[in-house]
Amino acid sequence: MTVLEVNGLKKYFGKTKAVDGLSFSLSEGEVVGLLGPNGAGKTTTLKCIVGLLRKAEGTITIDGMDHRSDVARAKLAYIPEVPDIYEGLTVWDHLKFIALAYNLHDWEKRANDLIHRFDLMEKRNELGMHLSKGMKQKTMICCALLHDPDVLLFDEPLIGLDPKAVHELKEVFMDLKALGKSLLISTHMLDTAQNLCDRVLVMKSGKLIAEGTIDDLRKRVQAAQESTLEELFLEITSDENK
Ligand SMILES: Nc1ncnc2c1ncn2[C@@H]1O[C@H](COP(=O)(O)OP(=O)(O)OP(=O)(O)O)[C@@H](O)[C@H]1O
Repeated sequence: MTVLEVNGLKKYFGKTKAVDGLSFSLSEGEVVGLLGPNGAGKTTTLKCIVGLLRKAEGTITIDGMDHRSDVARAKLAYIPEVPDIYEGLTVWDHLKFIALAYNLHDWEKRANDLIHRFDLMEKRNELGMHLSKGMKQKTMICCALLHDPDVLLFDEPLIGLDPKAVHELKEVFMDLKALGKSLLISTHMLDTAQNLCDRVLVMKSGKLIAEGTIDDLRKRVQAAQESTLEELFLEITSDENK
């Protein structure tokens, strides 16, 4: 079942066509990698979906509802590349803030479980300004998971995390998938994407230039069966291959 549908999305910054007529969909329980060279339009796409940027054209629906509706927003979570932490709030305060914002009840156990899972128990009462980048990132992820969203948008989630946290996050991705959640993960880490994602979307200059499973991409560029996602990506995004 389709949970996220993006149709003809356009977003311009002055003359820059950051996203230029993008269409794709995401099904329940699917993990999809959003790939593309620097400036391809990945972050802009994620920000348009979550409503942080106003789109110029196109439609975006969550479970058939406009993405800006309250019901749709409650089903969405966005984890930005740069942790958007409040310096004067503790880790626990951040979770409390989210619980208030989403009007959650009996959230404390879930919050504690998340903090425990991401090794933040010791830092539970530490102020945002005293957290390392990885701890800030992990706090943001706990906040994003607290309201139990169905569609999760991750922007470069594995950058700045230590190997244990990366391992933990990959397990969380798999747990979320098993629970039927849909994940759209923007990443430059192609080996991880190859292992983690059911399917990838490849963007370049605001457009979708390839889409499918790794086997689909191999067929598309007539590559060898053992070719890696990195090799396919380089081939697909090379200027000669327009
Ligand atoms: N706020 C902004 N104002 C003006 N131009 C912007 C703004 N945000 C993004 N852009 C431009 O839009 C295009 C797409 O940027 P975007 O950040 O979406 O790319 P990206 O694929 O996420 O890149 P990266 O892999 O480097 O993070 C780029 O040309 C960028 O310079």
